[in-house]
Amino acid sequence: MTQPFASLSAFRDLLAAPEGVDQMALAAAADHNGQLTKPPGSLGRLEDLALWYRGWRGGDRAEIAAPQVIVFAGNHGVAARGVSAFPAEVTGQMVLNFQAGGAAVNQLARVAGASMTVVPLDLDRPTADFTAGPAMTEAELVAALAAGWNAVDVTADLLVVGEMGIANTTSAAALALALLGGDAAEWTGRGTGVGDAALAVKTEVVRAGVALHGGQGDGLETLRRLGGRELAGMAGAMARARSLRIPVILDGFICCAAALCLEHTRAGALDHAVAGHLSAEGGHARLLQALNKVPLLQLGLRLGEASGGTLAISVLKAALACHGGMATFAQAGVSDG
Ligand SMILES: O=C(O)c1ccc[n+]([C@@H]2O[C@H](COP(=O)([O-])O)[C@@H](O)[C@H]2O)c1
Ligand SMILES: Cc1cc2nc[nH]c2cc1C
Repeated sequence: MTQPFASLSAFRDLLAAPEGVDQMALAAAADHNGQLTKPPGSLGRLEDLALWYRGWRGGDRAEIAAPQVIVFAGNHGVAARGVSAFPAEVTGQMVLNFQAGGAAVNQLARVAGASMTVVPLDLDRPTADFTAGPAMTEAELVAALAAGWNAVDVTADLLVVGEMGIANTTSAAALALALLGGDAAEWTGRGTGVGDAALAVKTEVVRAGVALHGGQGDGLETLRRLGGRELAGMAGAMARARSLRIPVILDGFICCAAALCLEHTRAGALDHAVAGHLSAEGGHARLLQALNKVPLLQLGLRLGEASGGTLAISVLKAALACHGGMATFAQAGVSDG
């Protein structure tokens, strides 16, 4: 596999690349949308989604035929602090489950007609406990970002990124607190389902981590200090998708914390992404507000593993099916308003 960037500063330079919405494609899509057999605006957000998708894809590409779901997995040093309801070995065990097709996301990907890629990242080498020092070295962060960058299928026409990592809601809460401020308790939720005593410990771990690492650099430096390999993998994949003009659907709390690190490094780095769903994890709604994203679905999910984002593929497919398949007023002989 090629090494796409050799340092964090080289990755930062890639984030600054000028890819943006294809204004010609967007204008053509808006014009076409205005001619379809429906009262203007009556398909609500489906219309916005179709225009956004066509603008990002460019040209006249208006179909979703090859969505890709990538699940990144990583292990966390802070898991040893008792911040999760499950033991750390579940991360690797779930990777085997994803590979065997037995997880929820496998079923959801099949329903959505999406391919699935599973990327375990150094599971035998958890990140360092961030209350004692940075979670990752620069070389470790760069390797995880590169694994994410390289995992994107260049022929995909839509990407969903998600994760598996015991204790990673602790990491995500710390990232949100460090980058957005507030109190540790506002960002710290129950994750896999911790009780009150473990929630109190978890909140203190988040507070201590941010006391040590907060305000020490941009989103990527904060990701190195408080994040994890699977969060970095998701960030690398999101950045690669942008460079390939592949629109992205975000998943839950951890996925959005990774997105936040990119956005705080480079404003606009997430313009090619929509929020798939609102997770039941406390803090996700505020995180989405900070990213200026309105979720497509709200079904009470708090699973992660790209599940909510994968469900939302069908919404986007439906938006493009209407946009591409509906007759115009002229074609159908329907009187225009
Ligand atoms: O996506 C979410 O919003 C989400 C919310 C709560 C938990 N999770 C999943 O649960 C794991 C992290 O929970 P925890 O309690 O171990 O920090 C990790 O594998 C995530 O995929 C995911
Ligand atoms: C069983 C299990 C499955 C998961 N999928 C994503 N995160 C998870 C966490 C646990 C504990």
